[in-house]
Amino acid sequence: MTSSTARVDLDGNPVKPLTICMIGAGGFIGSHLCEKLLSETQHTVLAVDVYNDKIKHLLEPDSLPWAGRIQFHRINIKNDSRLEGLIKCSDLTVNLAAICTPADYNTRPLDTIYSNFIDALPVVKYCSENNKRLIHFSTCEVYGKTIGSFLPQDSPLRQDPAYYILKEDTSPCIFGSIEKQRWSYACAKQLIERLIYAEGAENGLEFTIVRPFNWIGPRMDFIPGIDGPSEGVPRVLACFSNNLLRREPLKLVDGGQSQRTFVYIKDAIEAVHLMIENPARANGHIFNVGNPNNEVTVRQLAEMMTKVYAKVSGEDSIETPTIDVSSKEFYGEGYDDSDKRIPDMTIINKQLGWDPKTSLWDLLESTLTYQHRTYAEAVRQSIAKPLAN
Ligand SMILES: NC(=O)c1ccc[n+]([C@@H]2O[C@H](COP(=O)([O-])OP(=O)(O)OC[C@H]3O[C@@H](n4cnc5c(N)ncnc54)[C@H](O)[C@@H]3O)[C@@H](O)[C@H]2O)c1
Ligand SMILES: O=C(O)[C@H]1O[C@H](OP(=O)(O)OP(=O)(O)OC[C@H]2O[C@@H](n3ccc(=O)[nH]c3=O)[C@H](O)[C@@H]2O)[C@H](O)[C@@H](O)[C@@H]1O
Repeated sequence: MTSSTARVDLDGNPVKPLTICMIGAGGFIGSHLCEKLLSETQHTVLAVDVYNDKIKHLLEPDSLPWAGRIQFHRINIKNDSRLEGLIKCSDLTVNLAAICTPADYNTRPLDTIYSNFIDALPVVKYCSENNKRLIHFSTCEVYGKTIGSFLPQDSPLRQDPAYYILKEDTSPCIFGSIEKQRWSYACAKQLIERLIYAEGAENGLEFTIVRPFNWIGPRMDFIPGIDGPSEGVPRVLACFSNNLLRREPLKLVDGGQSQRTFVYIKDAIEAVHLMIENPARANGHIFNVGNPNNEVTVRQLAEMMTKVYAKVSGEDSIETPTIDVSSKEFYGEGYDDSDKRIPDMTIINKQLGWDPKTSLWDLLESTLTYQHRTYAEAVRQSIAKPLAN
């Protein structure tokens, strides 16, 4: 549905239609952001990516109501001179492009650092030189480990929020040693944040930095052997979905004790939409975007996903639903983990009045319904194939 009424920002001013250069538009977050902008606004999207499978439904057929408002540009931003032209003719650039799966951080650290720092440099430069606004996607991983994780196990201070809540303007960034290559991603993201901040301070770049906290939902990553490599290791939602679809135990890395807060992609996209349409409130800020109410250990996530999947698929769960696996076996040498991630919401609340709405159970129910509908038959066929041969 395309809105016909004039849009206004949070201060009651009309929102003029924008041209948005969205880099990484073909990924998980990009596909949801494109959907939102095309169906609910009059903005135009110049979608840049090397893939477009996740936005094909928005590009074809030509008769779609927003057909004139999206163009796909198959560009690798590492080496394509067309990028500057696209940024120049846009009002705003949203940069989502990155390698962002933990299995890559310690096994492909060079690609990870190049992707998250070096490849983002021209984007920042072109925005700064051409006086264009930039919304750059960083990560909650820049916080690294909590201060509380360094206290003795039995210290009462571990219960004090001052030792674990992550605040944009006061929390330090605490990474492991250099041989813990897990932190290559977080460190590269931190340095590009600092560079963007410096461009703002020294050259007046108008920027917003987004720190997503485990956004999950349909179209996240891939199911190994179905729409991604058989040996690939996606992020936890897709790993656990794959195990459930194949009726295998869910693998708990180092006992599944790490804690995460998960936010529904559709809630999180509302926050990005507010940033896009409220530059006066969003410029110069770094925003945590997460759901502090949806905290679980990875073990609890596995248990909840097992229950929800049984409900939506109508299949009983298997006898041994989880198994423990060491991080070295699962990810290889150099893996390390964030212990706990609860976002402080003060800044985004004050600037944009945004709050997440969807509970973990509800977001898993809609996401696993999608996973079951999209993949169950393909997985069944792929399992049956070797037997038929
Ligand atoms: N999903 C989350 O919860 C989450 C959390 C923290 C940070 N982030 C950040 O948000 C951004 C998007 O994440 P996502 O989950 O949508 O990941 P994704 O992997 O689904 O999307 C990234 C997209 O960027 C594209 N891309 C990568 N390198 C490119 C290049 N050189 N040229 C052109 N396109 C390129 C990829 O093809 C992919 O489609 C990333 O910067 C990531 O670090 C995401
Ligand atoms: O989503 C985010 O906010 C950020 O965090 C993610 O990092 P992480 O949460 O560690 O990645 P996941 O793959 O989703 O893993 C979550 C936890 O589950 C565990 N895990 C993962 C997969 C699995 O099969 N089993 C398992 O126990 C991991 O060890 C980790 O403790 C990724 O780095 C990025 O996408 C992003 O920057």
